[in-house]
Amino acid sequence: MATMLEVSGLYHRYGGGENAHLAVNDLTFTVETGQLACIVGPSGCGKSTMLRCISGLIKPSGGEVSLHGDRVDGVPKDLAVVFQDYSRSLFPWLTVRQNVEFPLRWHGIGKDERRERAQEALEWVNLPNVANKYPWQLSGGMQQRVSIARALARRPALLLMDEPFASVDAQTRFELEDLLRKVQSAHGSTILLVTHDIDESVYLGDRVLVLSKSPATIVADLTVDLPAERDQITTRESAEFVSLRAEVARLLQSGAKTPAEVGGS
Ligand SMILES: Nc1ncnc2c1ncn2[C@@H]1O[C@H](COP(=O)(O)OP(=O)(O)OP(=O)(O)O)[C@@H](O)[C@H]1O
Repeated sequence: MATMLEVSGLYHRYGGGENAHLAVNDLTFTVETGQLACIVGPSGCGKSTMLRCISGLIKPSGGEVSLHGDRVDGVPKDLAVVFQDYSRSLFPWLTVRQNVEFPLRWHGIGKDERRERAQEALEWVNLPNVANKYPWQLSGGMQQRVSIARALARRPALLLMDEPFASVDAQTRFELEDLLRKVQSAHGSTILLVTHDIDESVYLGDRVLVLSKSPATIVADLTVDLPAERDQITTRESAEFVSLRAEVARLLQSGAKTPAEVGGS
């Protein structure tokens, strides 16, 4: 498998002098093409900072990020991001179709192709009949599916997802998780998804990277050896799932301590 994303020695410090705050520290990992990698870490550990550095939204204080071998320096054209808060990421005055087409227009894609790609992406997320509605006419789960369609319509080399299902109810969350795995396997998408939910990281991921508390550093990189076809009831009941979930929980608990705390305990 070819490497899609390479993160090497990444660190980022906000501010300077006495007010400096080290948010991520020496992150090194890769994501292979076609992989769905989950990153799980405690609240405030630096997950969003890491994603901002990977997406080129902020310049890291040090280290390197490469996408298919090209060093990231600014937001790459073939990278898309889905955020947690769908209500703030969709434009309420544009229809669903116009929202999905918006970034394509910005990237100079012609009208016919924009229309075709938007319709196709809406079909991928099981929303073929809402193109002319406005986001506020849809449920929260449907709005998040529109955000996912908008990202997929770009046909990104890498899709970054920042806690994408944290703002929907439990049942919708399960539906969206299954939809994401289905779309990812049908289209071979490469996805890096950040979550603070241990169960979600194991259920969704081909791999789970576990972060320490702030400043974030990687404490483990686990392969999820579950069948590709997953089911919200039987997979979550399986011995493999239960054992992996416990391992991630243990790692988060021990890795969530700073070296000073470990030494002092
Ligand atoms: N622009 C900023 N300036 C200064 N400090 C910041 C800035 N953004 C984040 N931080 C600090 O960096 C640390 C990591 O924040 P970040 O938002 O990356 O963590 P997170 O793991 O995504 O948090 P959460 O789980 O709550 O979403 C926090 O202590 C935060 O206060």
